[in-house]
Amino acid sequence: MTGIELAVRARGLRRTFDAVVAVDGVDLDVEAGGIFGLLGPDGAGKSTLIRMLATTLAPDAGAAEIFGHSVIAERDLVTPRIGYMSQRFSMYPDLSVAENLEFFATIRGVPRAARRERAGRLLEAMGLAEFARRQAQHLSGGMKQKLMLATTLMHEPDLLLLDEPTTGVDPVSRREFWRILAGLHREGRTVLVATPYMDEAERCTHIAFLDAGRITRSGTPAEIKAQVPGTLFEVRTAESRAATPVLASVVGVRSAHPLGDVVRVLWDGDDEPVAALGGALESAGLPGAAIEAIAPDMETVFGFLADVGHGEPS
Ligand SMILES: Nc1ncnc2c1ncn2[C@@H]1O[C@H](COP(=O)(O)OP(=O)(O)OP(=O)(O)O)[C@@H](O)[C@H]1O
Repeated sequence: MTGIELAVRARGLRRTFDAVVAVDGVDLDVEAGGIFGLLGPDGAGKSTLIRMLATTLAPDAGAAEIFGHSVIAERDLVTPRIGYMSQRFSMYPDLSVAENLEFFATIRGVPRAARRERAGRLLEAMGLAEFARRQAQHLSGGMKQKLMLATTLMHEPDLLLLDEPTTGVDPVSRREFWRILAGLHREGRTVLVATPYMDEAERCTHIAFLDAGRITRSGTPAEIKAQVPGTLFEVRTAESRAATPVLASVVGVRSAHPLGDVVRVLWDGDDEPVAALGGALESAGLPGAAIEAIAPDMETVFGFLADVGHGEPS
């Protein structure tokens, strides 16, 4: 990895809570300047991992460095370079948007002269300028998340550690939030973002999938998609439930899942797939299906990868 600056380097990171192993020996390299997505279901260990990187939770074992500095031994060198946004709404509800920014900038040691200029610029960039005087408690869910992001940016950190910033936020605000993250990426900041939403993986330069405290897959979205063995087909039929077991039993089909009025099929057989799938459905009394190869989205990819088992973590 010579020549590539690492924003995060973790080795064997582990944390338990009584009998629960929340993070179970995680190795992680996050290149500086990327948007790294940490994907995984509820309880996978995303928050625990991020909290250890953010220096707010001590690991039981292993080591982590942020821009080459240990999160344990060199905490004072790490904290000025990171902006951590937790899952909880951690603003003062009865302070205004501008007052919250001022407050958090002060505790992060931002010089007075810089505070007003930065706050103005960030509020503008977040589309919050006209709400500067509104009490934080009266913001919408999406606006609260943007305010939290703005406060984490007041001390101009190089690495953002964002714990599910879009969970529970409406789709329009989610898109808006990702537009802002793309802007931060263009500015050269590194973003490590935890999310349960597979579609958000497409917007990342790199992703890692966390399951029961372990990273089971990692790479660029294209690399992860390339791990799916075979080609995906969408079979549109009037009776997708009845068609699913028929399709699953065709030689060459690795798995088949109904999704509304279609069945998604993973094919890696030797025969001509459209003829084989269509023929099987006709023989089962389900003629007239429309069958086409599809470009897989991340949600589908992870579904199929779960079926075919875990690969070697890279
Ligand atoms: N402070 C704690 N005390 C006890 N158990 C905890 C604590 N924090 C996390 N855990 C447990 O560790 C496991 C991982 O939790 P974690 O919050 O890191 O997962 P997550 O992927 O962030 O999921 P979520 O989105 O639900 O927060 C879970 O089983 C959780 O119950």
